Amino acid sequence: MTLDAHLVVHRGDFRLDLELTIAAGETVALLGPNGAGKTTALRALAGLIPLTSGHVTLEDRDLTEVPPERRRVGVVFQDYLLFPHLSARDNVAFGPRRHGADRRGAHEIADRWLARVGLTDFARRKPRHLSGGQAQRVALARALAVDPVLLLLDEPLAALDARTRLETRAELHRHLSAHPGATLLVTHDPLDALVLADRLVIVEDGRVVQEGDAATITAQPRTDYVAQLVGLNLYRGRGDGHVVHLEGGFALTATDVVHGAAFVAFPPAAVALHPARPDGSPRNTWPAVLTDIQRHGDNLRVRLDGPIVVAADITPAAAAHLDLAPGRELWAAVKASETRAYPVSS
Ligand SMILES: Nc1ncnc2c1ncn2[C@@H]1O[C@H](COP(=O)(O)OP(=O)(O)OP(=O)(O)O)[C@@H](O)[C@H]1O
Repeated sequence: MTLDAHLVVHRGDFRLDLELTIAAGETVALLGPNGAGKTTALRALAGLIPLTSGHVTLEDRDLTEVPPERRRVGVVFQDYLLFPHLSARDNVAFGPRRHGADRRGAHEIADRWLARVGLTDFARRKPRHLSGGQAQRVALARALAVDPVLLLLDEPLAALDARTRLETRAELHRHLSAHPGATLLVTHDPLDALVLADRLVIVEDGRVVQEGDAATITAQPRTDYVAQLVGLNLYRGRGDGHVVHLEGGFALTATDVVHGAAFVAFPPAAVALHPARPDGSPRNTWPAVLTDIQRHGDNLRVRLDGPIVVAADITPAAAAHLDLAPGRELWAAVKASETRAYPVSS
């Protein structure tokens, strides 16, 4: 493994305890809600905050006591942190200079990287004369110019407007695919993670709650945060064949068979709403009260209270037919064939 780390950091009441490995050429996305500890983990890997305990090993070398400037780590910070008084070229040349290149050599490296990110014509500009997308590319070039064994990206697209973000994401994907070292991408945005990363590590409250490839995580979320991220309703209970019994006595039927501690999940689009109890009821039918309506793409997403709290997606036409308003009493139904059940222990 290129990176093998166990990061234990205590900051006030917050405790980070995270084991992380990344192979050469692999991009791992660290995903999690606000305050989960993503930036703390990234800064600990960069050597910018000390470990309370644990280790950081990069290519079999223990870096725990190595200062940031002597680690072969490139960092792109959320707000890029370019030196305002230096040109784009000198910003990129800064790293190679610090790693021992002479002025000319460092400028050659900088020019090569600026060409790779398509900014040759902007080499002399100061950061304040660059657009957000251009500044992002200079920051990436600066991080890559030291041939980092580990590249760290902290929300690298967060500061960009939607359109620039789309273009820059595609471009970043190209650079990450070509990067021979390990990459850690810290992000809130599931799309960034899905497009850019080979593997996702999801942290909540300083701990890993789930990790794996996007397909597995999307199919089988294990926490409410992950379920929301991938847009599924998720419940926990005990499986007894096709039926999963939830706390509080409600039960959901799935086509999967599961025994013992289990999750049940279904997408909001699988929920059908009826003004009265449907005839010939499918197995999973329950009375519900509407609590909230939001626009969701071309449809409406409604929230319902009842024996389980669910999100349901319905078309505007169906909404008009149902005369939806908060407080409205309805019946909800989900087919067993659209309900997935899987064991809690993977
Ligand atoms: N300098 C600090 N001193 C004490 N606690 C801190 C400090 N900086 C951050 N924390 C705490 O550490 C925890 C993790 O913060 P961190 O910034 O790593 O989370 P994050 O996952 O990156 O969040 P976000 O997505 O909001 O950036 C938070 O509870 C935060 O309050």
